[in-house]
Amino acid sequence: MLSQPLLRLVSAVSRRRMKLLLGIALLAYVASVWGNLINMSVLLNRSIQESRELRIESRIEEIIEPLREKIRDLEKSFTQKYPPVKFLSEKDRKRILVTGGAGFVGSHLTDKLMMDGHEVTVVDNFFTGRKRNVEHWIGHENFELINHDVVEPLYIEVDQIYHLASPASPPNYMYNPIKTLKTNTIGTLNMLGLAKRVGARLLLASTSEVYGDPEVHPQTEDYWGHVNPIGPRACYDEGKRVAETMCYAYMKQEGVEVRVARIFNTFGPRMHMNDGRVVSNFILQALQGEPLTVYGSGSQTRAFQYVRREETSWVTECLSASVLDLQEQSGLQACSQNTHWL
Ligand SMILES: O=c1ccn([C@@H]2O[C@H](COP(=O)(O)OP(=O)(O)O[C@H]3OC[C@@H](O)[C@H](O)[C@H]3O)[C@@H](O)[C@H]2O)c(=O)[nH]1
Repeated sequence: MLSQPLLRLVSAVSRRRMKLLLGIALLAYVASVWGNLINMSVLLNRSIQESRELRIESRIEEIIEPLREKIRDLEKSFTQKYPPVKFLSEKDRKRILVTGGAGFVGSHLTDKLMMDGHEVTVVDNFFTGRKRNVEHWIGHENFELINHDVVEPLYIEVDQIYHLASPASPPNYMYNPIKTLKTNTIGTLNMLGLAKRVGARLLLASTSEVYGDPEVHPQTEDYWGHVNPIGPRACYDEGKRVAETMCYAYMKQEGVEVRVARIFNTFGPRMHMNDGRVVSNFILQALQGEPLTVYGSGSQTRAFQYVRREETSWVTECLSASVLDLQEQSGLQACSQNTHWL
């Protein structure tokens, strides 16, 4: 039998323990509720973040999709941007250098060579040439454009050289006669040196001006010309004459394969508006409703060659007319062709 005081002590202790236990249970409950609350808030935060990320991602998708579409369109247009180019086998494909290839005549030749499937390197110092004339080839795997003056040597490997670099219109070549002389003499020497080193065939774009003020009409190739060596046009006339001489000297002495084309007065698309030659002058004056200016008596004659860009063959057409004919008629009479190409 437990005594009364012992019983009171026991019940007092168990009450305290009960309170303690209750306290602990309460604390545990609060802690678990708190933990759950934290967990829930973490989960809530995570899901809010995830849904925000999803919204951002779908927004990004919405923005990017039209851009992707545009890129696809651009890629399509890039693959279609070049004029059609033939496929040539390794054996038939030539590496061709065109000096003055960004000029009026050179750029049409470049078009022809590119469309035929060759690898073309255009060298131009952009004195009268323009990037715009060849920009439709920029980026093409067969095409390269080099800003270079032929008066400086050029070290490349090619199979053929078309040497057209020189101003051709009288106001342009008279603008700096010494530079015109250097281009046609040193420039041609450099190109012939290159042709010799790499074993390339070279075509010189010469001019009807090698005949000077001719006493024979029309001029045949065996006519030697009538040139004033100190006249206003001498820098060009004599420059081209010595360029021809150099070609044949390299052929005889070094075995370089050369061709010379004496091109007559050219006109056509890509000609400079302010070229200064008679056809562009007349067209410009006609478009502005101004009278056409005929120098001298107007009885002088010229053989005109139209250089065109279209079709598969690069063609020069030869037409003849007096300056007065040009002024008075819209049609030109046909004459004999005077050029020989590679
Ligand atoms: O506005 C003009 C321009 C020119 N002319 C005359 O028209 C004739 C042709 O003159 P251009 O200025 O067109 O040029 P040219 O024929 O003298 O030489 C040109 O053509 C031959 C090419 O080989 C040369 O590279 C180029 O210089 C000249 O008799 C000239 O006096 C005019 O009557 N009016």
